[in-house]
Amino acid sequence: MVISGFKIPKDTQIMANFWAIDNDTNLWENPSEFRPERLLSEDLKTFKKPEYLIPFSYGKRSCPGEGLGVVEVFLYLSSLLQKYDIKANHKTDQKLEYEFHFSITAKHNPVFNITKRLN
Ligand code: HEM
Repeated sequence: MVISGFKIPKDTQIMANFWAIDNDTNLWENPSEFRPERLLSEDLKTFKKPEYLIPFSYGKRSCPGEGLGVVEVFLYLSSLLQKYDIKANHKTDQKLEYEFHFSITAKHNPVFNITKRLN
C-alpha cells in the first residue's frame, strides 16, 4: 500500500503520530503552552472538543475503552482533588523538559507540594 508516497509493506505495524497533530501550529495557537482553558467554552463551563483532538485515535481501530477511560480519569482526578491540595513549587514552574520513549515522559520528575485538605 502507498500512503502519501510512502510504500507500506504488508504486515507492517503503523501508528498515528499524535505528537505531530498535538504540536501542529496550523491547528493550535502556541501548542506547547499549557493552557487547558483552550478546550473550554467561552463561559468556561463546557468542554469543547476540536475534531483534531484524538487521544483515543480515530476510525475502526480507535480505542474501544474510551468511555471507561474517560470515567476512570475523571474519578481518579476528582477523588484526588477532593482530598488533597496539589500545587507546583518553584522547581516545577521552570520549563518542563521531556524525552521521547514509546510515549513522551518528563526528563526530570516534576516536584509538587501535596497537602491534605482540611474541609
Ligand atoms: C485514558 C485512557 C486511554 C487512552 C488515552 C487510550 C488510548 C488508546 C489509543 C490512542 C489507541 C489506538 C492505538 C493505535 O493507534 O493502535 C487505543 C487502542 C486500544 N485501547 Fe485504549 N486508551 C485508554 C484506555 C483504555 C481502556 C480503559 C481500555 C480497555 C478497558 C482500552 C483498550 C484498548 C484496546 C483493546 C485498543 C486496541 C483497539 C484495536 O486495535 O482495535 N483502552 N487506546
